[in-house]
Amino acid sequence: MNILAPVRRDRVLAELPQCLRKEAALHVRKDFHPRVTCACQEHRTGTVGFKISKVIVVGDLSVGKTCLINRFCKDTFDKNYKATIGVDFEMERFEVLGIPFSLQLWDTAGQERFKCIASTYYRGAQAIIIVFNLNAVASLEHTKQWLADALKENDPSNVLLFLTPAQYALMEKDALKVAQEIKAEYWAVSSLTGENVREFFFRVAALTFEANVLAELEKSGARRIGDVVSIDSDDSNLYLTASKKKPACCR
Ligand SMILES: Nc1nc2c(ncn2[C@@H]2O[C@H](COP(=O)(O)OP(=O)(O)OP(=O)(O)O)[C@@H](O)[C@H]2O)c(=O)[nH]1
Repeated sequence: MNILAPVRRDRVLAELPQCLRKEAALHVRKDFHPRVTCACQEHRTGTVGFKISKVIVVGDLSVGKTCLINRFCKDTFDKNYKATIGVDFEMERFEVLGIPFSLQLWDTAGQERFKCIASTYYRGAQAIIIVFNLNAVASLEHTKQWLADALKENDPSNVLLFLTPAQYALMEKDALKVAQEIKAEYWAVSSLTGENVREFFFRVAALTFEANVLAELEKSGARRIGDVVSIDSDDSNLYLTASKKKPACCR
């Protein structure tokens, strides 16, 4: 029995969504990694289609975390502030290169008194979205602390980072600098108008999917006895690959 809702037609990704700013991007490749494309074509993505990947959204109070998630998942915007108490989450189902892929988007509380509840949900994140408000200088300064707290519960080499001002204003230069320092991909979005919100979450889904498929290939490759395992460097990412005979598209 399939208990998951079917993938909505507007959640289908046939191509890799591009980054917003090349100077602060996780990678700038035009297409998915060739091994990922090849694995999807051959339906060699293992458990990726059945897994649910966790994405946590952190940042100061009232910077717009809930609004960002609600704009993408429900296409709504509420101008009245209601503090998140502890955590909340939304499920989003995608289809990436023909493979189903699910993201669980965790909205966490920014208020100090709820932070200890929220932080117990940080573990197991595959992507971290740090939201700040371009109108509030302190919220940008606090991004590094939010990152440090989130990384205490996660393996830093295994998470994708995104830095997102939820409201347009000044200070973009400073924000880009911080994104580069913490190696996060920068996305300016507006939950009020919806600008870049869909593009942003598609990019999060695509890069998380790509990382999952590569990890799955690495696992199955490493399991095969006799395979020669080598390290490939591709842009800023390292991929562990088994160098056994592969179809041309996988090389
Ligand atoms: N103009 C504008 N206002 C926004 C935007 N995003 C959020 N807001 C406003 O900012 C306030 C806080 O938004 P929330 O999404 O509730 O903030 P939060 O980060 O989830 O807050 P906590 O739950 O306390 O951590 C609300 O009054 C929103 O209407 C935006 O893109 N533009």
